[in-house]
Amino acid sequence: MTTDDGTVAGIGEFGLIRAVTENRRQPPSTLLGPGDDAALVASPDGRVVATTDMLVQGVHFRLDWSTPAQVGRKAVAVNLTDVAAMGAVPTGVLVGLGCPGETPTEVVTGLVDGMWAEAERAGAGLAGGDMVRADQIVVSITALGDLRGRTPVTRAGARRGDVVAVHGRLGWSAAGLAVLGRGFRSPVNVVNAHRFPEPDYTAGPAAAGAGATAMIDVSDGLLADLGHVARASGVGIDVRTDLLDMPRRLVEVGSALGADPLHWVLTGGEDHALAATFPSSGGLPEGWRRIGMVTANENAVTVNGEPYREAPGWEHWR
Ligand SMILES: Nc1ncnc2c1ncn2[C@@H]1O[C@H](COP(=O)(O)OP(=O)(O)O)[C@@H](O)[C@H]1O
Ligand SMILES: Cc1ncc(C[n+]2csc(CCOP(=O)(O)OP(=O)(O)O)c2C)c(N)n1
Ligand SMILES: [Mg+2]
Ligand SMILES: [Mg+2]
Ligand SMILES: [Mg+2]
Repeated sequence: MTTDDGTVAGIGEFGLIRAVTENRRQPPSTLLGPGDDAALVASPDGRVVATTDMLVQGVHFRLDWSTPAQVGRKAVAVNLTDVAAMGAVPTGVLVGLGCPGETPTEVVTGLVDGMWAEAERAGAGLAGGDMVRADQIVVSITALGDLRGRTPVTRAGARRGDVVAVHGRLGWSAAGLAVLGRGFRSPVNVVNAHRFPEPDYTAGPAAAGAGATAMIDVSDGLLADLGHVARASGVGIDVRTDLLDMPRRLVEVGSALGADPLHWVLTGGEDHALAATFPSSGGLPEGWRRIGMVTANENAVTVNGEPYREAPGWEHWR
């Protein structure tokens, strides 16, 4: 729903991205980007996968819900899954940090400890950064990766007949957010899923090696992010709910809160699972589960063959 009233909220997050990216001529060194999970940039030394995502206090995290170290872990994880979603291996992380002067120093050192912990989990490190004064805590991460000579897996390669599959959890972070939003702090495994995802950074490169035709990380919501793949590839995607994992824990939390756990699985962001399409002729790599099919139903994402009636995921300013 676009109501172009001259404001950012009027055109929305994706209208705004279009407004700032269309009709820009990229130099030859921009091999890929913008428009995918990460860019691919050439240099005489080789190619670098590069991506950036910000976390803003009050929008992406609250320090009464998460520790600084948990926020730091999440900030790096959300970026490294964009690297993995191209089929690349993380190589380095740069950290931009803004905060008010009265911020306790240990909040900042806690954030950075969490960032280091997550970067190291992926085999990378914090190679640099920047610190500035700001009215609230803002974390801006740039992550770099290496394709090991492979072709990047973009959002644009899905073909009719491909299998749609995911790796990692769906719906848990949204359930945790709902729990925290109601003032609860348990079940702790659900709440922790919101505080920080624990992605397996080898799943993206493994999918690339197995011939994935398109890939994306699920940051905004499964249906919203599959929508990006469908539009970029000019195909349709049908998700089958009987193929989706519906953990007992999410069903329990859903009934306790009077919420629909399937809605969390279909539209909840921030789990940073990977979603990919694979040729139907081959098998799926380890840990990947089939959830649907690529169809000829151009640009449309459907659930059991029907349009989904609610918002497919998170959109800033909406
Ligand atoms: N200010 C910007 N300038 C150029 N490209 C942008 C800007 N903001 C977002 N993009 C690009 O738009 C695409 C979609 O962004 P986003 O939805 O945030 O991706 P992701 O969910 O993978 O982080 C990405 O390719 C990103 O690089
Ligand atoms: C305090 C708080 N309120 C709401 C949310 C929910 N939320 C914030 S951003 C987001 C989606 C992903 O964020 P975005 O900045 O769009 O990441 P990207 O798609 O660029 O990777 C969600 C579900 C949250 N994490 N914390
Ligand atoms: Mg992404
Ligand atoms: Mg982003
Ligand atoms: Mg992202």
